[in-house]
Amino acid sequence: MDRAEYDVIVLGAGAVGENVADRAVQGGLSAVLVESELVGGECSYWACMPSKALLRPGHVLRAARQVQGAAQAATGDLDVAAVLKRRDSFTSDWSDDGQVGWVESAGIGLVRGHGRITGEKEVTVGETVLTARHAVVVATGSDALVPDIPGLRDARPWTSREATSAKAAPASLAIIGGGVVATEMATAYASFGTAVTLVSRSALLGGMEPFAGEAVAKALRELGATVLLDTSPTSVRRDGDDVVIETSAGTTVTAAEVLVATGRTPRTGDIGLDTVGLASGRWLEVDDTMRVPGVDWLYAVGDVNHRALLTHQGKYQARAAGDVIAARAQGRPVADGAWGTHVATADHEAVPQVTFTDPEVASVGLTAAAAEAKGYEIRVVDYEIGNVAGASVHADGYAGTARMVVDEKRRVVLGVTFVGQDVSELLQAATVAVVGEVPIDRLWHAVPAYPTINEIWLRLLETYGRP
Ligand SMILES: Cc1cc2nc3c(=O)[nH]c(=O)nc-3n(C[C@H](O)[C@H](O)[C@H](O)COP(=O)(O)OP(=O)(O)OC[C@H]3O[C@@H](n4cnc5c(N)ncnc54)[C@H](O)[C@@H]3O)c2cc1C
Ligand SMILES: NC(=O)c1ccc[n+]([C@@H]2O[C@H](COP(=O)([O-])OP(=O)(O)OC[C@H]3O[C@@H](n4cnc5c(N)ncnc54)[C@H](O)[C@@H]3O)[C@@H](O)[C@H]2O)c1
Repeated sequence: MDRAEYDVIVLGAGAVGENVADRAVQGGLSAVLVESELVGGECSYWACMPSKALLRPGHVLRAARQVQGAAQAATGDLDVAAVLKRRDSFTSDWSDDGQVGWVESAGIGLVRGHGRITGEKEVTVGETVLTARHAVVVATGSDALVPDIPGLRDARPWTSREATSAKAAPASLAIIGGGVVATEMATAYASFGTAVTLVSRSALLGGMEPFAGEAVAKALRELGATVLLDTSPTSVRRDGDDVVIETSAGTTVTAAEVLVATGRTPRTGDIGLDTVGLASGRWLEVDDTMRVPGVDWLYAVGDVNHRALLTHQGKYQARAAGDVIAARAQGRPVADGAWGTHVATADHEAVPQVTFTDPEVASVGLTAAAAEAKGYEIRVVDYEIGNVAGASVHADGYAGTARMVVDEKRRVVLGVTFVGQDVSELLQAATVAVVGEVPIDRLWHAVPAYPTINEIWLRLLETYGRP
């Protein structure tokens, strides 16, 4: 057995694990990453980056077609082979050499292999036993969840991994699920000319403002996809080259491939959690400094703690965790009050997210329903983005909706949702307003430039009323 000792051991070198290790090293500690697949994790190779690369060309082509003058020039279809080739450049052809180089340059150690906690502050990777002087951080992420639908597993379904790394677009694709992965991949593949059938047991994009899912369903149908709502698959089987799905509506969907996009499951099944008295296969509960209650040297960061399954939010948690581990190790003060350096307060009510469908859905904070459920006294302000001068110049017949949810007691913004073309770039202003708890009366002094789509802020304020 080889032995090595570090201040911090990070299990999982996804974007989140990399950031914990980096902050710990910048805080004066030594750190090692343990990685069983590719350094960079899901986001780099099978999630954020390849999926956005698959989506972008369709967005650009449709945007051109929505502007008279440019539309006349944008007459062809997507070159799918070129789209896939560009996608491959973002995944570095599934090589992690570049990220390994960064790990080395950041002064972080790397051990390849499957790591398991084997005792107090101890992780074993094959023949190597690593000991942590201060902390072990679990950043092992999540896997696609394949639900217990009869026949589904045997039908060799695609998960998000196959959908984002496909070498060709299938002639037809059935998609089970109505969340973010389902709607983004339906948009991408419908843009490629694949006959997409999306089977969702509820409305699309549950948990977001209802008008978001409605707009995305409408747009997917206009792209040529079949969208079956309130429909559950009851069985799935392979029949020759096809997959056949029977549904609760009594209908049958036949396609060349089936993509399962029904959420995630934590990668905690085989990481030795039982050795510290924790249940395997469950999401890891943490406090706001990302520490696991009851085990003062164990932290869980990113997807695996189930607070917000998003790369940017996991990296935010990682900055807090890496810094707090260093502070605790060195006996420095810990800022763990709300909005302190060492906590991820924004996870609770200020998470930004963009769904890169067409129209895009950009949201931060609480929806109207979530705010009401939490007992806030709210006022909801809606405005059609197409009525903003900047939007009408941006695209002919621009269609989109904005909603601002205001806490009437404090007169601050609790949540904002934008649905429309290119609204993702409007989101950071909304995030600043929510996180900063900027009073509505002060927002009147944040003047949006004319004629940009940002003038939606002025329209929302006018609809709310002058102070
Ligand atoms: C299709 C898709 C698109 C997405 N798009 C976006 C997006 O646009 N924006 C966004 O913010 N989020 C997006 N997400 C979510 C995002 O991918 C995740 O939130 C993010 O990857 C989580 O990072 P992580 O570091 O926690 O986990 P991961 O990226 O999963 O990294 C965990 C790492 O740990 C390793 N590992 C696991 N167990 C062990 C072990 N026992 N020993 C050693 N190593 C181990 C794994 O190999 C992996 O490299 C998307 C997700 C999907 C599925
Ligand atoms: N752009 C982005 O930021 C982005 C993109 C993709 C994924 N993600 C993240 O990845 C995570 C996973 O995405 P996802 O789309 O897989 O999950 P999700 O939670 O967004 O959606 C899951 C969908 O599957 C359905 N479902 C669940 N169990 C089912 C069952 N047994 N039968 C039929 N339908 C079922 C749900 O009703 C829902 O529509 C999300 O939390 C998301 O935040 C983010």
